[in-house]
Amino acid sequence: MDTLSRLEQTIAARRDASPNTSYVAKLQAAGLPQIAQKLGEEATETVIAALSGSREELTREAADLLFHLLVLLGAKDVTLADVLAELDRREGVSGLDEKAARNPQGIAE
Ligand SMILES: N=c1c2ncn([C@@H]3O[C@H](COP(=O)(O)OP(=O)(O)OP(=O)(O)O)[C@@H](O)[C@H]3O)c2ncn1[C@@H]1O[C@H](COP(=O)(O)O)[C@@H](O)[C@H]1O
Repeated sequence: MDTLSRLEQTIAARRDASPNTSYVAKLQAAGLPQIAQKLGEEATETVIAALSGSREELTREAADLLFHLLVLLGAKDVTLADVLAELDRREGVSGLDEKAARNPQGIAE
């Protein structure tokens, strides 16, 4: 099993643990808005690391971001397999072509 799949299982197993002994359980107990806010913070920290941090800092922030994304997805009952299936569905479709099909007149969004 790959790392993200193992992490998804670990998060699912920890969700109902005690918030005193589990960070995942602490986030879950805090509720969806708090989980979403944390994900937003981690996204911002990743952007800052990309723009002004070292390669190592970006790697750490990206790991935090992926971890918190999995916590959020789990809290919403969306699985990693769901997300990967969506990416598979998009495979080979250029983002530019997809956008043009959505907006054939090229109207600025
Ligand atoms: N991969 C992670 C992981 N990555 C990051 N984090 C935590 O995410 C938090 C990141 O928040 P910040 O960087 O903002 O640090 P902070 O200021 O301490 O956080 P806050 O107090 O603001 O919430 C830190 O507490 C990190 O330790 C993680 N916590 C847990 N995991 C995985 O989840 C598993 C279960 O963890 P528990 O639920 O704690 O048992 C672990 O075995 C790991 O595999």
